[in-house]
Amino acid sequence: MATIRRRNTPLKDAIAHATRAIDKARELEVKYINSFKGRGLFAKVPYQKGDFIVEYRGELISSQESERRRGIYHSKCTVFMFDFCWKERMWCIDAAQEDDSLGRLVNDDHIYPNCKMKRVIAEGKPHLCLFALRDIKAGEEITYDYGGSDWPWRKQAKVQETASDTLSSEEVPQSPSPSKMQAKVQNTAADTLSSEEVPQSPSFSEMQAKTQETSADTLSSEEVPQSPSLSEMQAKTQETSADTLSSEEVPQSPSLSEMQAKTQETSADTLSSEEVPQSPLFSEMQAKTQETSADTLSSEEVPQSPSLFEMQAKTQETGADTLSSEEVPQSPSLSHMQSLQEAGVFHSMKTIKSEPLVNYTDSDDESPSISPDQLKSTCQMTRQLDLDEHFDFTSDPSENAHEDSDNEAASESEPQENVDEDNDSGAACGSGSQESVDVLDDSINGAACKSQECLVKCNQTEDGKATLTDVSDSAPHQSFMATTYKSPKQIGRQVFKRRKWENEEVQAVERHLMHFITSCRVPGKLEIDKCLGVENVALKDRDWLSIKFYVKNRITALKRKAFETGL
Ligand SMILES: C[S@@+](CC[C@H](N)C(=O)[O-])C[C@H]1O[C@@H](n2cnc3c(N)ncnc32)[C@H](O)[C@@H]1O
Repeated sequence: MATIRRRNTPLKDAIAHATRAIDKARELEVKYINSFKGRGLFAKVPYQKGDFIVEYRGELISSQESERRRGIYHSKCTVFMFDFCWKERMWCIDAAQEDDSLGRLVNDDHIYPNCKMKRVIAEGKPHLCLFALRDIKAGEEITYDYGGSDWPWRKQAKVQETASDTLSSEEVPQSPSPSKMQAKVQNTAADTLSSEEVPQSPSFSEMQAKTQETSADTLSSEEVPQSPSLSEMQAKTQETSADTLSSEEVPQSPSLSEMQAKTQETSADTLSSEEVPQSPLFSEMQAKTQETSADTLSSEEVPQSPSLFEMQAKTQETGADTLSSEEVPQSPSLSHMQSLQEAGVFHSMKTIKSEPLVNYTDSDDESPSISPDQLKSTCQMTRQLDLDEHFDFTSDPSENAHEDSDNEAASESEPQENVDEDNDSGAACGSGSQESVDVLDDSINGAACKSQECLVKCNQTEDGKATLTDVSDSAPHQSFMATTYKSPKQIGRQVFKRRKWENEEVQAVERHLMHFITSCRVPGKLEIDKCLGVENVALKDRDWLSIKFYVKNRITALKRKAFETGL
């Protein structure tokens, strides 16, 4: 394939696209992969390592607003929320709204991702952009590591693999599931070949691409269903198969069952644009949200109308922290150093990494230097992205680069922006390399808290009140709790063993108390009781003190992180 000199540095390219809110529509295409993964984004042209691929575009909102929306969104929407740190505060790109943008359709690959998310500052605002971690061939699926460790599809892929290894021939589906194939391919590659020897996991996406090419039903970005229903349906399918919802709980919309039937019929798992259901499941989603949260939110708090638009509009009306361009801190004048220190990124589940932040600048003579960034995600399944960089962005752009088809404007505008590849930022922000998920990662990503022992002493004070002393200083990332909190009279002095926080508990706490964490404030009993009242199902095994200490621990971890990174 002929190569054309790249006109811009990847950074300028990213900035040009981000500021104009455009994608490389001629270089990328959306394809429906299968009912498990839904859609995915595929390269139509080869990319070089370091190239800017696509922006994860959405609505920039504050962490408070993000938290609020998580409280009302269906979990299938919260997966589109990408929390990140910038200027020592948490922000979120909310891409729940189905639109034409391509970045929101990029799937997770935590084993062999070919891209990495970075924060790019353009015209004073942060953007999340994907850059190639390695050369990418035409036909490959674009992927990145969402971070975190317990995304349901990862488990499901494993389960499927295990199950199909152990099931009888009657039980084993005759054609292995894509996830299984993928897992197998990846395992084999990892076991037998070095990273130099094997292109990083293109095999499955190539297989997929091949299948899709031959079956002709590739969807162009224009053809992609405009509603979020597909991923929703897909998620629902997964939920259903995971037996988490009864048939009463999840109304099986005709489109879903049709799609399921269609999926089963279509062994190649490829659907034409007509075949891909266009159905709007937002109403269903919303219905589900309302069902599940009806006992937790008042009618004022939960929009009664079915659309996400309306939910969002409601959000904006109520105040809260959707940012207009004026509202977003304008920081173009910040010095490079400041930007460096202020960088940091998240996607919706928190994980933080501890590498120093390094910015790079957008100038021809200064190739962007990469530094550790951090991406994190909060929420149910929030992405914990790792915005830092270990790959070389500095490859000579003048050599062997393909043409960026949409770049014309890019070279003209040369904003002063930085690409923050960052990590840094502050305490709270950042993630680090995948390999070195640090304490903060665990703490922020409550769901990721492992099972280290961590004790909380419960002491009785003179006035009869109980106080808890965190003796887990060495592991501030560990959440801990008294399994059963007893009154001081009952216990006198007692030591409770920490119990691992379950995902749903973490999510419940975050839904109500995330702003305390991000602002490093420990909530009082009143606030915690409110949370407990609303989340009485998810938090049925927790008491207010355990929640208080959980929050406190998260704060400690953030502070520690800040200290460690010197920010
Ligand atoms: C940001 S969306 C990506 C686009 C999505 N596939 C779609 O069709 O809308 C994230 C959702 O994609 C699906 N997904 C992402 N990565 C996946 C993977 N590696 N395997 C299976 N499903 C995946 C999950 O359902 C997840 O909730």
